[in-house]
Amino acid sequence: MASDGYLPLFETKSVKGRVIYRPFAVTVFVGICLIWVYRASYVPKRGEDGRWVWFGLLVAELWFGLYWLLAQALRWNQVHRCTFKDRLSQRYENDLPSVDVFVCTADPTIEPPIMVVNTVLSAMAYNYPPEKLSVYLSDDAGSDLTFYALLEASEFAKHWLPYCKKFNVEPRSPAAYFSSVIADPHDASWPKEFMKIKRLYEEMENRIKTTVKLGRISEELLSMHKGFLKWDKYASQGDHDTILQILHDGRDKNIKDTDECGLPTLVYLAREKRPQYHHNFKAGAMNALIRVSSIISNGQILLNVDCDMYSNNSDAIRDALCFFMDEKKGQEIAFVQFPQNYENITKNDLYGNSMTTIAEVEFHGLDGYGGPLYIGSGCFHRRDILCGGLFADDGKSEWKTEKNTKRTESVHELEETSKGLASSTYEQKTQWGKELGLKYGSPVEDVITGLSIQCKGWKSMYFNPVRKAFLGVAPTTLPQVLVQHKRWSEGDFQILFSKYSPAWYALGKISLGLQMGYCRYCLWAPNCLATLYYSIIPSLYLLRGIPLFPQISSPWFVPFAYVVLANYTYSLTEHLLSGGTIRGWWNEQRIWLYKRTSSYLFAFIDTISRSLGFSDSGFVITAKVSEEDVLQRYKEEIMEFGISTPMLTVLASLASINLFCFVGLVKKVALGHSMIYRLSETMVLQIILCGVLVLINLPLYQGLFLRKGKSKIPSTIILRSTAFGLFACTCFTVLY
Ligand SMILES: O=c1ccn([C@@H]2O[C@H](COP(=O)(O)OP(=O)(O)O[C@H]3O[C@H](CO)[C@@H](O)[C@H](O)[C@H]3O)[C@@H](O)[C@H]2O)c(=O)[nH]1
Ligand SMILES: [Mn+2]
Repeated sequence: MASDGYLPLFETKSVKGRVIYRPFAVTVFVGICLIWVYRASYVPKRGEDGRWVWFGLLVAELWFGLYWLLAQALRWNQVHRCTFKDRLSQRYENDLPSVDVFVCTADPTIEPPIMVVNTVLSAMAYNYPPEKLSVYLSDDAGSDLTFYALLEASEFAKHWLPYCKKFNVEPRSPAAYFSSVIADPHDASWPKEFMKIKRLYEEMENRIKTTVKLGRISEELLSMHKGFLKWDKYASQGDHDTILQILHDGRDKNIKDTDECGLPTLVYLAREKRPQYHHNFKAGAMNALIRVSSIISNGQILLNVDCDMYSNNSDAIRDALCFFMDEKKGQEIAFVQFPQNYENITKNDLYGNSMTTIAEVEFHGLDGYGGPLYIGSGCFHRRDILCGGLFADDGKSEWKTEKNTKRTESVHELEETSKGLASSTYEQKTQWGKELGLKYGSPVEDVITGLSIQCKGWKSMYFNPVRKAFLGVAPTTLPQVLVQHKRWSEGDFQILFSKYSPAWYALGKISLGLQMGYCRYCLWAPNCLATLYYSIIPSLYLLRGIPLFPQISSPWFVPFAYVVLANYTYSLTEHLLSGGTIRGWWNEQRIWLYKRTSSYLFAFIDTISRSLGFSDSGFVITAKVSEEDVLQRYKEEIMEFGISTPMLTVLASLASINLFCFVGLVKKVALGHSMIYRLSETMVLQIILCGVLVLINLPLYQGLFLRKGKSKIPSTIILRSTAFGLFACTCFTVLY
């Protein structure tokens, strides 16, 4: 308790480990400096082997060192938050602000309607007064199948919400709940209701799945709901009028669940799409939602979730409010970001999908310097700020006085009034996408929007509760993971050159630590260069027998060994402390290498060619369903390759080069025993580097040479990459 008797709604604790971490980081930095010194002072003389690559190594090591420095900002000052929801209820239970939840979907095949409505249902079932809660589904596909599913869900909600309340159910996505719960047959009271609600759900699920399989709405259904009439003029996904339907009107006292309680407002929105107007992907959808909802419910707090990210904790709204409504600190907080967690993570997380270090360490570090990035799903915003509100130190937000002035129009009138706000021409000559709402032009609309808000002086909060607040679906194949990371790294890299660059625009506007943190992510893409260099050149030189690192008896060997050992020991510890496994850590190292040498490389190339005007970046939606056999391999943690992509070609080629270099080395050793001694004396670091690269690539070699079936690497890639590897190695040894 503070001295004035004030009890805060949330509390901040510094992470204890910092007393150990900080001196440790200093020693690593000394090691890095020594490496730089070594590189700069032992450049081979003119005419000596390896002079030019030496300069390359110097640049790569400078890059890695500086990039490492940026990572320190993410670890130096970590904080954890906890909330006091009981205090919130005591003080504000009758004055809670209204909350609008936005669920975004964009493709009924990649994002099945049954999954989407499960997310919607989980949001409707938040432990929050229904008259203050509204859920909007934005459907960028404008699909009548998704609409139909929502219609079904709106009826099912009348049973589901009271059930959740009565039994205090978690999670409140019915699909997740039914797959997690084991009914207790000894408890006479609840199995009956459980069986009943389960049956209702399964019937709904069946109807939705049947309709989706059919691919169209049957005549019978068409005649059942007038809403389908709105599809009469629908031409295609990219060419249709706004379709806006209020399925539950929160003001309507006649809409009640089976317990006679009111239901949250529920709205379906497919904004207008026309081929001649750019729709700006998710950012465009969000902005349409912000405007439309301002007429219908005008919630003061906005929550956005992706359609796969169901609510796993029905108290999350209240958690977020503890930040916004804290009397002392609340008024400077613009958004509260929760981590993005996934339901389908396997034990050793083959593709590093959970991004453990980012979620469990780095975002806590950002939080210590003014707040995490806005990363889309799982983020609560204050509406006024997203709509251009200015920061003022004394600007106390008066939650109580901002009571929603209830509108009096009929549902139909309300639909008609707000419909225009979602038209494809509405934003012309307005500030939407620039000063208002989410920013356009970036594949990571969220990050750039969050940064611009922080630059105005607002703070953000990272809240990472033990019970995960949101769970989504992580990609299950290597190509999908690589594409997703290409979008992210490309988007982040573009931000570096945008008007809101964290490197210069943000200077003096946000703290230095936060600036460095942003730069760490914005520089993902160019990381490919140094990494590619390091994973090719030393191996090729190993094949030639030219040492590029200090030999084992040299004192300069020590800083190299120390930095490598210290960094990897630390990262393993960090991973284990964050709940990972040793194999999980190893997998993370592999995916880290793959992302850097493929996703980031293509992101880098595309960003450059985009800035020269050659291409435009898009938004490839991440798949959220997989075929049965793919899923099975995912569960068994067998790497899935399958399709032929340029990124996979690059990875396979790199793996081939390293394999051939390693084989070459083994051959040399086998031929002459004296070699062993010489090599181990002069080239230990190169041998280790090449050996580790081969080890980490084992699943790739399996995919290349051993696996059969459609999950292996396609044969065109096998041919191309081995030919390329052989060619590179031969050229290098013969011609050089
Ligand atoms: O034109 C579009 C494209 C996408 N989406 C929706 O955007 C969400 C995110 O798309 P997804 O393919 O799942 O991308 P992820 O990489 O998983 O998403 C992360 O990264 C995005 C930025 O790249 C953020 O917007 C997301 O919130 C964040 O979860 C999904 O709900 C989509 O339906 C749209 O509404 N309209
Ligand atoms: Mn997603």
